[in-house]
Amino acid sequence: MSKPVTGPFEKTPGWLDWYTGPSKPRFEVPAGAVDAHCHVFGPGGEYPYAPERKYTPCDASRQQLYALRDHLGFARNVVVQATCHGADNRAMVDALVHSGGKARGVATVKRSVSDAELQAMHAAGVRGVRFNFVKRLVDFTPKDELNEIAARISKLGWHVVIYFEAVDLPELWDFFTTLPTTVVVDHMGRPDVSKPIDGPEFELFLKFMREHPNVWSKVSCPERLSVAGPPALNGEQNPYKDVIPFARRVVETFPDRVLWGTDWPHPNLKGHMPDDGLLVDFIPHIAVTPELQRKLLVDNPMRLYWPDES
Ligand SMILES: O=C(O)c1cc(C(=O)O)oc(=O)c1
Repeated sequence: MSKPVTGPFEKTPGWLDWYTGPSKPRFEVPAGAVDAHCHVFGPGGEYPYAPERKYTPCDASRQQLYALRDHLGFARNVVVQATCHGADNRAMVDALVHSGGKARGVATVKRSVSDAELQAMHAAGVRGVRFNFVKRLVDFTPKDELNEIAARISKLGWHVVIYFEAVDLPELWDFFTTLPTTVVVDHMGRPDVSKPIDGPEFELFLKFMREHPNVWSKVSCPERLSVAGPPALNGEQNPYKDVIPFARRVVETFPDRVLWGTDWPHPNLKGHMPDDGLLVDFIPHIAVTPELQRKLLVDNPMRLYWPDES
């Protein structure tokens, strides 16, 4: 893969660039596997970062994303709008239209988006919108605006992706549980893995999924959630051990409603930048049978993003 570069923008101090030269995974993903959560950043010279952004990344282009896809053995991607681009979806849409049908997208929109713009995004491969409740990433969007957007995109058959921290689930519960679409949770709702897996916080998340069959979860980002490590670097085959029981519980309880993604290029990591090949090697620790792996990596994402082909 080519090296990360920065365009006309100055990166946030301490920014960690994505890892160049990822290892070849030892775990061979099943044929047709989908990386169902990844991003593109810019390039900033072509697709400027949004004025309201909370961080400025290094560039991460569609070419670099698709080179990683091929290297890791994946067949397709779901490109999720990154908050550094706000509601300007051009970089993400550009990635979709240059994917040869191998990428779908999740956009961020405002209530001012027109029906024609939604239709154009649909034609490009967008199948969802992202609602973000992580305070360090976005400013608050009023719930009535989000409800209006959800009602509009539901008519296109799209879903809503939600990103929030575990401690905020109680206060967001009523809003989430009345959304009219399939709802996909980013990164397992960010559990605090230093708390007990059978404690009230993670139990509430499991209840959220149990009581609402329209709720799905990405079992991604062990590198963000892990407190104990060790990091996925230098050939480490047993990284992020503290995340495994949480992700395994979700995969085994809801095998037909889980997705997995690299989260490349891993915005806002602080301690280390993982080797993406080793992140792929993490998968068999959380989906321990070939059947669970096939559901997680192929059947579920295909059903959600390419229903005509699944
Ligand atoms: O935790 C994060 O910082 C993060 C940020 C973004 C984004 O900026 O869109 O996306 C993610 O999936 C995770």
